[in-house]
Amino acid sequence: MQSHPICSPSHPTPSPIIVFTSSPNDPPPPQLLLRQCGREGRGLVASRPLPRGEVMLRVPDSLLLTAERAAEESCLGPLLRTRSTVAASSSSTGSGAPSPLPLPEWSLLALLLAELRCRLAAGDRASRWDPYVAVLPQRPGTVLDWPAKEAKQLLRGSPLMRLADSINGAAASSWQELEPLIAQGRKDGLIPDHVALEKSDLDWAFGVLLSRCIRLPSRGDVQVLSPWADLLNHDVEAEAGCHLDWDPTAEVGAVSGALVLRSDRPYTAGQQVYVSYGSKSSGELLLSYGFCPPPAANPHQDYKLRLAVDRQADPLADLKVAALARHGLPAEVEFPLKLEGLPEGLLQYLALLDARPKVAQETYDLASLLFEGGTFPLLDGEDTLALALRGLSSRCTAALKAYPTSMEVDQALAAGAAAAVANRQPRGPRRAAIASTISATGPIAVPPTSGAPSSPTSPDSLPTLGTEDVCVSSVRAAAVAGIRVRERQILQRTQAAASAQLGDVKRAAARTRRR
Ligand SMILES: C[S@@+](CC[C@H](N)C(=O)[O-])C[C@H]1O[C@@H](n2cnc3c(N)ncnc32)[C@H](O)[C@@H]1O
Repeated sequence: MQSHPICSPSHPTPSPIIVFTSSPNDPPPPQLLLRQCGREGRGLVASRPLPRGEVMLRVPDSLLLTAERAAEESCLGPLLRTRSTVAASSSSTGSGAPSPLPLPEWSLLALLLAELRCRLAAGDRASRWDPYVAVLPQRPGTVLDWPAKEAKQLLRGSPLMRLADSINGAAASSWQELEPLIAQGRKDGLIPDHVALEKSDLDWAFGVLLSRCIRLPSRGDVQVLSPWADLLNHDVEAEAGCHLDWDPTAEVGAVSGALVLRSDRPYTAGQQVYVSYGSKSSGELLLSYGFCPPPAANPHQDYKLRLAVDRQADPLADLKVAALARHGLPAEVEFPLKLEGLPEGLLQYLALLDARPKVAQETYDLASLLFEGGTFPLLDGEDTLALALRGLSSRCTAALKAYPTSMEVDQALAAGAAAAVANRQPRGPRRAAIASTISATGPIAVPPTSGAPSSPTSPDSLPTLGTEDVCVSSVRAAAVAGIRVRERQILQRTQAAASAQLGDVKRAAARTRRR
C-alpha cells in the first residue's frame, strides 16, 4: 500500500498524525499503526505492547468535523448563517446559549461531505479536509447503496425492513431539506459549477455518516467525524471495547480537550484495537455499517418483535395507550427476541394488548398489576398470562409465515455464499494483521499466521462479510438469507418456549380446579 494520504507531509494543514504524540516537544513513538485487516478493511493495531488504561489516541478539537464547522465551511455558509440568525432571534432567551444549528447535525455534515467529494472529483483541492475525504470509502456499503427494489425484496418479512425504511426515510427527508437550499445557493451564485451536489452525492455522504460518525457522550452527545478514530473496527464479542469519548482534561500540545481512546485491556504489538459500535445484530450492522458478522456468532443477534396498541381494530386503544403512559411505557415497542429466554416485560405488555377489559378502571387496574405488581391476574375468569403466551405464539406463527422463502432455501443460499466468499482471499488476516503496514514509522514485525480460510459448508460457518463482499448483490442476498435463518430459529425457539410455559399454566390451573 502507498503512504496514507492523511499522513501526507506535503499537505499544508497540520497532519492528523500529531494526534499520536502526547508531547509535541518529545514525541514518543505512536501507539497505533494503520493496517490492512482482511475483510474489515483498514484498522488500527498496537505498535508496541500497551497496558490497560493507556491513552492510545488523542484527536484535538481542531481535527473534528462537527456540524458547526460544516455549516461554516460549506459554500452555502452565507445562506446557512441567515437561517441561524433567524432561528436564534425567534428562540432567543438572552441566555447567551450558542446559536442553534440552521439544520439537523447530519444534514450539515452530509452537505459539507458531499460538497468536498464533488470538489475533489473535479480536482479542486482547496479544503483542509481533502486528505480526510480522499480516503473515505467510495461505497460505504450501507442499505443506502442497495437498489430500492432489491432492498424491498430482500428484507420482506424481516423486521430489518423497518430499519431500512427509517434509514432511507431519514436520508430522503434530509434531501428534502437541502434541495431547496441548494437551488437557492445556485441561484445566488454560491455553488461553483463543478460542485454538482446531487442526491447521489448526499446519499453517499449519509452512508459515510451511518458507518463512521462518532457520538461523544461527554460533549453533549455531539456527533462528529474524526480522522484516525474512524479507522477503528467493531468487535461483536467485545461488550464495550476500548473507550472512545471526549475528555475535556486531555491535552494536545497547549490545547485542552481532545477525543481520547483508552485501552480496555493490555495489547500485544500488532494486535488490532477494536471499539464497540453498540449491541447490534448482524442485520443492523449490515444495513448501517455495510458488513455482516455471522449471525450465529453474534451475541447481539435478535428478532425485533414489534408490538403496538392497535388503534384501528381495538375499541379500547385509547384507554390502553393512556394506561401504558401511566407506567412510562410507549404505545409501540420493539422487543428483542433472542434464542435464550424472553425479554423482560414482553409478556406483561402482550397481556395488556390482548386483554379485553370491560370498563376503563379495569384497564388501569390490569396495567398496575402487570407493570407494578408483576402479577398476571384473572380477567373475567381468563388467565392473562395464558392470554399473553397464546398471543406470543400466534405472533411468532404470523412472523414465520411472512418470509417469502423457506428455511431450506435460505440455508442453501447462505451456505453457497459461505463457500464462494471463503474462496475470495481478503487482504490480510483479521486478528493478527501481517503485510501492508502503513504508518509514519514504518512496518513492525508481526509473526505470520496461517491465512488459509476454513472451508465452510453451512450458513453457521459463514465468515464475516466485509464491505467489499456485501457490495456484490448476490453476496448481499446470501447475507440476508443467513440472517433470516437465524431469525426463524429465534422465532421457533420463542414459540416452543411459549407453548411449554402455556402447558405449565394449564396444568397449574387444572390442579387448582381439582383442589
Ligand atoms: C468506522 S469505519 C472503520 C475503518 C474501516 N475499516 C476503513 O477501512 O475505513 C467502519 C467500517 O469498517 C468496516 N468494519 C468495521 N468493523 C468491521 C468488522 N468487524 N468486520 C468487517 N468490517 C468491519 C466496515 O466497512 C465499516 O463500514
